[in-house]
Amino acid sequence: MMMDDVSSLLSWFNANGGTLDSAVGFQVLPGCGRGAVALRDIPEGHVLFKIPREILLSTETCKLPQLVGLDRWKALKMHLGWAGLILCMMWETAQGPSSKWDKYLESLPKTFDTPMFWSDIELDELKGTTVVEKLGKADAEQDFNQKLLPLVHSRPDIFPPEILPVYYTLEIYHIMGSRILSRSFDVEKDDDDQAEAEDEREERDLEENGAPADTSLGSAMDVDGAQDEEAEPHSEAADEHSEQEEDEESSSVSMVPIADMLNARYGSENAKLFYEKDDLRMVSTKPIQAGEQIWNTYGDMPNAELLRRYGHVDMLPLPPPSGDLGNPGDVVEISADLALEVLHQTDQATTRERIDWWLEQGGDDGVVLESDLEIPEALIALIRLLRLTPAEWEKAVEKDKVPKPKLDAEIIGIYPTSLADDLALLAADHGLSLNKRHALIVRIGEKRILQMALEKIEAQRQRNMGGGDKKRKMRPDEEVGRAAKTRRR
Ligand SMILES: C[S@@+](CC[C@H](N)C(=O)[O-])C[C@H]1O[C@@H](n2cnc3c(N)ncnc32)[C@H](O)[C@@H]1O
Repeated sequence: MMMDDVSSLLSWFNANGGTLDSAVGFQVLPGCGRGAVALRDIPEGHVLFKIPREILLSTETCKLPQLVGLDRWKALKMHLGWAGLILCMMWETAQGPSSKWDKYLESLPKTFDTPMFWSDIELDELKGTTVVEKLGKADAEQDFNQKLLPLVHSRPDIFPPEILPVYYTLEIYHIMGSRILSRSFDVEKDDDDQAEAEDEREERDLEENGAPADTSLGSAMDVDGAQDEEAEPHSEAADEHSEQEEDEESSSVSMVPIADMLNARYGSENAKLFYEKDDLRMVSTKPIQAGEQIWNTYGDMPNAELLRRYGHVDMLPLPPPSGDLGNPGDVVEISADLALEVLHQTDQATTRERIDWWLEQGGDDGVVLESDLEIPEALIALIRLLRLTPAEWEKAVEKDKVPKPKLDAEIIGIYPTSLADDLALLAADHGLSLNKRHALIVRIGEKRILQMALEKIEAQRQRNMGGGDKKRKMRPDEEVGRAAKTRRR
């Protein structure tokens, strides 16, 4: 069934001017769904396939916005965020075989393993991570009700009322949103100014890197923008409110047939999408041996982000000394609010004042711990700020000076289970459901980083103590740090 989809998709692709190199094949790959493989050895810099710009599906190529009228489209803010593209995809689907993208849309997944579709009980398994708060389900629902439905109901000539329950439901809105989240690209517009800017940039890139610029900057298949992406994650509706609105207008979130058939794994990228004036090209960025999978990159994201956007997690051998399996790109996000909770701040007004001051000074409302275990300066500064006595606080504001860093054991308590419990559960694997297993792997990755960070700090503290005043009495907060290793929740 799945591969039937691919053969009719490929016939459609060829019929619409796409070209696929004979070295590239598509297969169902264990645990990855469909993916591309090298049928023979492929050298670096080889064009694997070319996609004409006309078959990209976006609000630029779909006729719907013009049909509705661009003024009305914009008045309803359909040009911002993903609501416009979602409606285009719904409308094209409703056109059936008369849509240019009929075969493409038919080939796209209708079910997802992403937490957007999990039950509340399953979502509980992600407690402690930031996955659930980033889902944006309520925002998406609001867009559906406030942007899409008013438009659809006001134009029965374009959206016949009798087919609304078939093609224009909230459930389908979420499915289209998930297709965009896991498969779209940000493709720059092909107008003259843009083309000029592209030419200039291409020249620069050629000079600097010996290669043209890649186009996979954004939505699902992100490369260079990975860091920015993390800071401003895409969700079905979050884009609506993001500061990227202007960027989203100058580039166009597009569904790119065939390019979206490539899977990705941490550090495995061997192909990338590049743009030319008339087409997009998937090009090998490394030699690929016959039989090897052709991997794009999604930006080497942490498992929490992979799960939220794509519904899978990466499990690779971690660098020494760990040696366990996990995702080397994992991070732990610690919000300022969480710091408040775990630091047992009782005087909320004082705390709020300090956080506001922190934000005024240009501080972020959260920090990210990475697997290199470097404790971020921002975390150190923030925690110290929150722990100051009123007198120290006054002094700090006056002198702009903060005390020593301390990441204490309480933070790991945000997860309902211990790392040891989770590792045992995963090892036993007594019929774990896919979602539960994925949640477990996300939690383990984050807790492993926290645990190792705590151990590192503890070791540092021991060293500091060993150096001088060995008999110095520990402060209460240091006692908590010591308890970290045995703490179980
Ligand atoms: C851009 S599509 C790639 C093509 C997709 N496998 C298909 O069958 O159409 C992204 C989706 O592929 C799957 N995927 C990609 N990389 C994966 C990996 N390393 N492990 C498991 N699934 C993966 C996930 O379901 C993800 O949402």
